[in-house]
Amino acid sequence: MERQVQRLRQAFRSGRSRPLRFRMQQLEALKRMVQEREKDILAAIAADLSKSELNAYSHEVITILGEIDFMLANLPELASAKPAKKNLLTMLDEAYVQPEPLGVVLIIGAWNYPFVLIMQPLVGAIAAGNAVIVKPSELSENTAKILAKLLPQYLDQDLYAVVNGGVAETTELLKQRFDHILYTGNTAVGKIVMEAAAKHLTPVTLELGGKSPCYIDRDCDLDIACRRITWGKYMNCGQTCIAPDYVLCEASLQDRIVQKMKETVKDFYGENIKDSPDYERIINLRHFKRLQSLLEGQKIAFGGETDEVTRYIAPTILTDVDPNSKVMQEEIFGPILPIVSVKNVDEAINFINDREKPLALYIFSHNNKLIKRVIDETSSGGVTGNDVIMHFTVNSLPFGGVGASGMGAYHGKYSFDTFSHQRPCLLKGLKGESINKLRYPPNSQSKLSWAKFFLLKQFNKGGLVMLMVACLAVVAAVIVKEYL
Ligand SMILES: NC(=O)C1=CN([C@@H]2O[C@H](COP(=O)(O)OP(=O)(O)OC[C@H]3O[C@@H](n4cnc5c(N)ncnc54)[C@H](O)[C@@H]3O)[C@@H](O)[C@H]2O)C=CC1
Ligand SMILES: CCCCCCCCCC(=O)O
Repeated sequence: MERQVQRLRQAFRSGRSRPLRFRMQQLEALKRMVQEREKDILAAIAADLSKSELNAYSHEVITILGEIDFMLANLPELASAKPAKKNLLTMLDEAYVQPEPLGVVLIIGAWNYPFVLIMQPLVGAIAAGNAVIVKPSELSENTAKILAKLLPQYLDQDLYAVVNGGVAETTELLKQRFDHILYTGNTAVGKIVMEAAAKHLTPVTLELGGKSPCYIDRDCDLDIACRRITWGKYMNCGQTCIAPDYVLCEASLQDRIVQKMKETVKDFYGENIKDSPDYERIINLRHFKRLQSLLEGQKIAFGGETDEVTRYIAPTILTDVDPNSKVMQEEIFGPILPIVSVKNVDEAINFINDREKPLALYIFSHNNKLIKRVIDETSSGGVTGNDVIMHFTVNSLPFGGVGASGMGAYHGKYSFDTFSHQRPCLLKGLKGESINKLRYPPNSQSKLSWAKFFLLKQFNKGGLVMLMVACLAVVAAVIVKEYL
């Protein structure tokens, strides 16, 4: 492992990954890979998650093609130096922020969207000019294998590498020194990653999980709300980091919600859900058993059927759920939707604030003021009002968690920034030494007063014009003194 990281570091230090043309070529190669090897990629995702190839395309491939196109279109602007505002002392100098690559970065992905969770950060890391090691999840082994096979065929092999393996390999990898680590997965492992990173003072982006609440207001179109929630909850069999984890609503809405979701499930997946190509399975037996145990002692208003052999769990709704029960203590990450009743929106806000900050928050209401109020009085990684999941798809929005649901963000411009150092540059000339005397010893009260004036004084427009005139006079005086 050590030698592999060394090899990448050497390639990075050669400067090859920095020119914009090179980065664009690599991104174009990545796009070609996705287009030319689409069938293999879809087959791998489909095999890992018992997913139809159509769904594999719309859940994962579309996002990546969109992300690559975004970077190709915007990279010159993103990578360009941005002029910075100057103060009076630096008025004649050049001040700008130059994004620069960090070095060798590590991307660790999770199994639930195994292609997107590796490829989307990879696009950002390449765009920012880094060398990259990706470590796909061992639980989605087919996607891990196809990534290990295809990426070296399309990308520069000295700069970009795939490491496959489980806990042992990842532990070994984490001993190495990286310049940034982006990890997606559960919170417990997030802490392990952060601890390992701390040994090298490596900054981390942690894309974690949590229980994302969904508040349904009384003043709402329940048909539409239930259709959208049903889609987002049961997509990928509930194994989506930003799936609505549970519903909060007034008790009187519960039965109607159950009824409407039941009808929607039938519309989406037919009479026999097991035969639907749009309904996935649980990733492995451990998760299947964990989910089964969450049903114990609960009032199952809909669904609840399970089949261990195929790891099938039906779309399930639990009603009158006790907030202290097990299903409300951990992220569900499966097709089980508890409904917890609250008296009103105030109680819903308190309920959310009493718990860890979630990765996503959903609010359904006709009343925009109420939606804004819930946003203002709570905290979460992201929010979608009157829908679920969709903020993930807007790459002009940063995607990430807050508090226990993670730190840092990516997607689009935010990926580029995550994998860049914003380097402040101030370029001065070697003239103007008389003004610089202000900061050289010996210090004096009058020098301090001038320094305060130059650095702290704020001007309104009229004052600014006066000041410009004064400064021009000073500059003229300096020129006269130094050159004439
Ligand atoms: N915020 C986000 O964007 C996303 C968050 N998630 C969250 O991820 C969780 C599900 O993923 P997991 O089951 O954690 O996926 P996982 O089991 O695939 O683990 C994630 C990665 O961590 C590595 N890993 C596992 N144990 C490790 C250890 N002891 N030391 C070092 N590395 C280790 C794995 O090899 C894998 O690459 C959920 O909580 C979900 O909400 C999932 C997808 C997106
Ligand atoms: C159009 C729907 C696209 C949905 C993609 C959702 C990915 C969620 C992120 C995650 O769990 O890793």
